Amino acid sequence: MPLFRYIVRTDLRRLILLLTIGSVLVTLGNSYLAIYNVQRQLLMDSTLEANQRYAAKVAESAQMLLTSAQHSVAYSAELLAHQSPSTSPDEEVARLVKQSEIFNSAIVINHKAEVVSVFPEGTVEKGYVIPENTRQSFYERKPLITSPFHSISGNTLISISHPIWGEDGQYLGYISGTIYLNKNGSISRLMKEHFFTDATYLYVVDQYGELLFHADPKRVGQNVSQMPIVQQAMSLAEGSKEAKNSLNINMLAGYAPVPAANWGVVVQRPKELVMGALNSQMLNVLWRSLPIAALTLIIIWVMAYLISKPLRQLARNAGNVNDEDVQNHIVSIRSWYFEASQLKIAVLNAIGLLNEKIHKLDADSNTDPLTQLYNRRGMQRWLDEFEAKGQQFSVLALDIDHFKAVNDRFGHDVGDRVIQQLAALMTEFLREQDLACRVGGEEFLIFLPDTKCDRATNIARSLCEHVASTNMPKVQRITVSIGVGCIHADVDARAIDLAIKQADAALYEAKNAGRNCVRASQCSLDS
Ligand SMILES: Nc1nc2c(ncn2[C@@H]2O[C@H](COP(=O)(O)OP(=O)(O)OP(=O)(O)O)[C@@H](O)[C@H]2O)c(=O)[nH]1
Repeated sequence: MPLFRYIVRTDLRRLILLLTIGSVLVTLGNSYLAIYNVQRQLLMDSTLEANQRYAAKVAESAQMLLTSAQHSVAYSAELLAHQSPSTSPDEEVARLVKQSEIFNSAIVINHKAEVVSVFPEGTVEKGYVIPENTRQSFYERKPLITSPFHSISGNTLISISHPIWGEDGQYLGYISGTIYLNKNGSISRLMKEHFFTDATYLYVVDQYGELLFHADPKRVGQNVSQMPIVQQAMSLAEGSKEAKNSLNINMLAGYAPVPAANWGVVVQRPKELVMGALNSQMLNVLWRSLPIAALTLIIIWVMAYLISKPLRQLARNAGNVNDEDVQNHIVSIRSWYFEASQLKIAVLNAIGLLNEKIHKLDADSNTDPLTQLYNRRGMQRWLDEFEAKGQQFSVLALDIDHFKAVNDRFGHDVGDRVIQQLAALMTEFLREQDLACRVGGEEFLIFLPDTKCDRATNIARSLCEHVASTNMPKVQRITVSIGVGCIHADVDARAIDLAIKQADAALYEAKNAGRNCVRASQCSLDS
């Protein structure tokens, strides 16, 4: 849950980062997967094809070797059949072995299955009757490449034989050349030429699935016909296939036939090795793409920062509308794209309107609606400021004489207009720094900053005369009485209160003195 909340409550920059980095990673991952799959298929196909080609090449070489061996044996059989005086069986078997370098030994068997000649000598005695299990060539009486068998001398070998027919068509026996499979025979030599440096290896099976050649010589002669890939090779077809070997390891195998002997050549490579190469390739791709990926992520981070910055600043400032500098802060925000710029304008407008409203409300709450002079609340703010600044001042308490009579005679509306007119007159008459406040129905307090008592009394007299000489709507003339109070020492709340009370007291005196006159306070804080 905390992680979920963190994601949901995250800011714009994190959201942009999450979104873009997520997209980049998904795209990258997908690309890697696609590349991996394509490469894997390519690598497998090319390995299968390469192994098939190798198998075909080796099979072709074996085919050539066996064909050549069959020709050699057929030629010798021809010579022996014609009983050429210059050709004895002993010489012929020796020639067959020495000349072609294909055979390890050669032997001539007569029609009684007795050894007539053998080379190298001593392998078997002349006159020796070959055992039943090695009489395939003897009985079949046709050119033959035998299956592997064990000779009496303990070798695993194949025999390539050709029958010898007399001129009258009589069967005289056969001549055969043998090739050892488990020793340094011509087949082994041929196969070893195709050894691989890696774990790829080849083997040759005959039509019964018996191993004729294998990288591990001990396995020669083993029957592996149950293996699926061997069964393919035994079918004398050419192709490739993914299959398990005898150790249950997955192999990519290619196979091809040797038609002359019904053999199959199989070349195979462990799949794991191929995939290992692919994995290191993919790792390489990953390493090489890392700098660009890192650069992309940094660019995304910077862009996310730049995109979210103006909005973040706007949001932060929008939460601080009470801050005096908030508008300046918002103006300084670099809104470099359309949406941010529109939002900035909207926020500025909204804050402007809000301030306007607040100012209006503030002014309304401090102003008397009839006269637009300060009311008691507005006056108090100024007095607090005077106190804070230690501002010296004199104060005039002003009251309209016999105002009740005005109301009674002309009505309340006219009374209101008289009050308004008097306020306008006072504002016009007073200096800019002076402060006029309406503190009661027809009572006013006027504050004269930096004005001594004498000067204030003179100003009050002038004002009194000015009012008395001014025409008022309907009423024509009114008079006012004014009391003057002053501050004589330090300005504090008590001194201010006392000055106002002095002015009130002086006003009372003025009223008692017959009105339309000014009285200054006789007492002071010092006295
Ligand atoms: N038209 C109008 N009359 C007001 C207003 N506020 C107070 N008054 C009236 O002002 C009159 C004040 O009368 P008083 O305070 O008795 O004294 P006065 O008649 O002015 O006589 P002195 O002050 O003694 O000269 C009352 O009749 C109030 O009704 C106002 O806002 N408008």
